[in-house]
Amino acid sequence: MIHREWIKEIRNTAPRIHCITNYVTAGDVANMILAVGGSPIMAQGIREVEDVTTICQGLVLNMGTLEEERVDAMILAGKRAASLGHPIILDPVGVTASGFRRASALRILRQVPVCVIRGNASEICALDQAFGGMDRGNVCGVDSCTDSVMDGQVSSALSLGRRTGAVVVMTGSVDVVAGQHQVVTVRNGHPWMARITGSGCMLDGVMGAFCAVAARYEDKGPAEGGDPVEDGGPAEGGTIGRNGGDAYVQAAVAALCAHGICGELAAEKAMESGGGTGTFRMYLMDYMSILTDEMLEGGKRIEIS
Ligand SMILES: Nc1ncnc2c1ncn2[C@@H]1O[C@H](COP(=O)(O)OP(=O)(O)OP(=O)(O)O)[C@@H](O)[C@H]1O
Ligand SMILES: Cc1ncsc1CCO
Repeated sequence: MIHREWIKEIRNTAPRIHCITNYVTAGDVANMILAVGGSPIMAQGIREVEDVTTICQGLVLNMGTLEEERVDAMILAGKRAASLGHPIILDPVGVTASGFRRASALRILRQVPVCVIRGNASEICALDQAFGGMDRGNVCGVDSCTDSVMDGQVSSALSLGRRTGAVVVMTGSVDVVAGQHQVVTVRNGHPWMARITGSGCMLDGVMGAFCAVAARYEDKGPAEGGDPVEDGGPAEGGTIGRNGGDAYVQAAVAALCAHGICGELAAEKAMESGGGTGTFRMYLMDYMSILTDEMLEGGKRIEIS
């Protein structure tokens, strides 16, 4: 499944990743992008996001601390990034928590051809329902609900993928990557990853670097995916090509394995030294900075269906 030397390619090319993200975890996200070998730039000002994204190779949109103007900035940056063939990752943080977030996520998805939607199980389910016109109302905060929610919700990931044409990455104790041609389960990771804030946001940034490498392999052309839906439908265009985003499926899986393996090693190391979640967070970044393709290949735990 992981056919490339992802880590070497990222470190050799140092893709610049433009992040419009939340103020809670922005520093950790930037450091994790640096740790994997990319080059982060955080910029959200409406007057500069198009310029900034133009000099980058990937765009990460994270809805963690959302305001009206930030949504406008995301759409401006997203349109420019798409016109340049850059991969775009959307994290619908907390769409379970407010109607504004759900409406904003739909607005973005209708105007920007997102390549990868990455959220925890509750967020993916809520977004799929909102996209289908069935709003469940406010059910949860920004964190994953329970592991059992995850298990039953693969169909929501597939459904959201059909509605939007994006590769859908649903995370939790087990991660699922739903592409047009395959579903991949990733079993790397450690429960402590859910006990620090921002492990999902950090994953978004890391995934941006993997997708920037993958963009060079994605067969550009008219997108296959995205069923029109009654009120709007997904945005047209973008960098998902004739192969339906298979390169982004592989990038997402590789990024999940990388993050998960670092989580496993970090937890072990933190526990050895009697540390807790603060020490864990530090080691998570440490391991990302020394991760090799050999560690990735040897540690990955994936199933393809
Ligand atoms: N119980 C768990 N066991 C193993 N790995 C986990 C567990 N919970 C989360 N993870 C891992 O943590 C990472 C983030 O997933 P999670 O679903 O917690 O994101 P999130 O809720 O969006 O995070 P945040 O909002 O804090 O940024 C993923 O790589 C996932 O595999
Ligand atoms: C805690 C929190 N609140 C808004 S964004 C964020 C970081 C995790 O997504």
